[in-house]
Amino acid sequence: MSKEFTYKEVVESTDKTANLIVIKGVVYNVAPFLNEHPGGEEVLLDQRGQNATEHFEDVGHSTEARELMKKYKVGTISDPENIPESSTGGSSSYDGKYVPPKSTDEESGMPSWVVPLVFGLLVVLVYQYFQ
Ligand code: HEM
Repeated sequence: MSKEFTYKEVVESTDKTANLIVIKGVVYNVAPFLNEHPGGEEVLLDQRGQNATEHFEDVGHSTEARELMKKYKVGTISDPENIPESSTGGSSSYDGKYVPPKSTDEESGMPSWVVPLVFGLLVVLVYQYFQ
């Protein structure tokens, strides 16, 4: 009973009996699994109608979990090019716990205390100049 969904269909799914999430281009209905999920129903509800690939991978789900999820597969995404990256990149739909990977490498050359230090020195110099 595999069906083709457009990503938009998943996002707009309002059926109360369905809780569709997308992981690696596959659509899962986790509604019957909410109470059984060892990670809690909250995270699954949070990901409702979204691409949960990165969050799913971040958790490092076991092979058992990956076997189990096949049971909840309801279809695939017919337009994978329309799938946004797993609620990263400043999406407001996530509650802010996630730190975008961008900030790790960037600006590593200049620690955050450099700017206030330079500013402080400048103030001291200007102060001395006027003495
Ligand atoms: C059909 C989809 C999913 C299935 C079948 C599934 C299944 C499982 C299973 C069996 C575990 C127990 C640990 C393990 O065996 O790895 C688990 C833990 C967990 N899952 Fe999922 N999961 C699914 C989707 C998700 C998604 C989308 C998220 C996050 C957005 C998530 C977050 C978690 C968390 C936070 C834990 C707890 C890890 C811990 O406490 O060590 N899961 N899941």
